[in-house]
Amino acid sequence: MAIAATISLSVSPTTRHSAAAAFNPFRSSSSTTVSVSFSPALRITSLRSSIPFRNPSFRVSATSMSIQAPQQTSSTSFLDRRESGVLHFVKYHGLGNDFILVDNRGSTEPRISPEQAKKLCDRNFGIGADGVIFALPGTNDTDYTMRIFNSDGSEPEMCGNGVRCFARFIAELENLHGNHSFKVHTGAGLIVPEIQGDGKVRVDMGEPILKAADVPTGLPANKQEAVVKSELDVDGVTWNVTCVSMGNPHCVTFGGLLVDELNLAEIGPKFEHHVMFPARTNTEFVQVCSPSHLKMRVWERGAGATLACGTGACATVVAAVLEGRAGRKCTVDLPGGPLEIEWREENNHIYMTGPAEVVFYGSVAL
Ligand SMILES: N[C@H](CCC[C@H](N)C(=O)O)C(=O)O
Repeated sequence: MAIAATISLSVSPTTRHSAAAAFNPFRSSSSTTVSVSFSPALRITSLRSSIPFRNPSFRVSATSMSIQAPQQTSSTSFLDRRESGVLHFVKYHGLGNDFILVDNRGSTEPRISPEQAKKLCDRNFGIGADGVIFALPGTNDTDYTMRIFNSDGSEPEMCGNGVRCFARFIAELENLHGNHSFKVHTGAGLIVPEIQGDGKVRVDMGEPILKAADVPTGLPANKQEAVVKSELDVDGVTWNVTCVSMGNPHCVTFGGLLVDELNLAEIGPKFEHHVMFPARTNTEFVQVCSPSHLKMRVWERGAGATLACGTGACATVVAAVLEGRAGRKCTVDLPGGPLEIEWREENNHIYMTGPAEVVFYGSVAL
């Protein structure tokens, strides 16, 4: 697979906007030629020069970058192109939970398969990401449909950090500025992200699902229909867990942890593949700092240890309230940064607010 030059812009904050604007192919009505000076071993003269990835040890180390303003060379913008066998994408991240975003508005089926997504997500032999997200046409009176493939190729129902990136991606595609909200059809039902004036995205994540069979979990309900602070034996160790679905399954445990000391790679898969979770599960390990401040690390179903999990942060606040450990409005600190979560009593909806940022624009031969 040959990947065209994809360049991560590490520009200083003062030049970030001008660099992004100058560099952003959406806005330029033409392809963008970027002259980038790298270490002597390599010089890329065009965004579109392909670099054979025969040698996976290939590395691009930018020593300095000068970005020229886009030159008028054609009438189509970067993502309008539809060369067969080439995928144009935008890499986004939400607190370091990163995704390849694909403009799929032209068809109702994803343009790439789960197997291709798995290869593209590989951080050594592909672009590198926690998942691939598709912007598809809306259905049932929604503006758009969002689908996502995890980095292992599995398809989850929903992604919280991903839907914030999705909203920013749509705004770029449609060249929208300022506040905008979208009705998005997902595997978790209707989700409504709203881009705010400061660029952050506030998302109505809908209602949590607590009925054990709908999470789904085989653990017996012990608080009305929900599983709250229930014992789970994991490899001979007993954990107390609360199970919540945000469209995708979550197993939340507080167990008096110092989360930074956990060996996620060792314990995470044992929860993910536990027999009590027939659809596997995401697992959140949580430390209570105060009734409005939680610290969480996550092992994600189909993606492993990620720097942040939006649905997981929502599930964590619901579990904290059900266990009497926190209030309905919390800051959830994740390794990648904080999310603001509110579980509103009046409508039972959960609201998540956080950032979503472009990392780079790229093209890949499929
Ligand atoms: N791996 C998750 C989907 C992505 C969730 C996470 N990245 C988020 O921000 O909500 C699952 O299989 O349910």
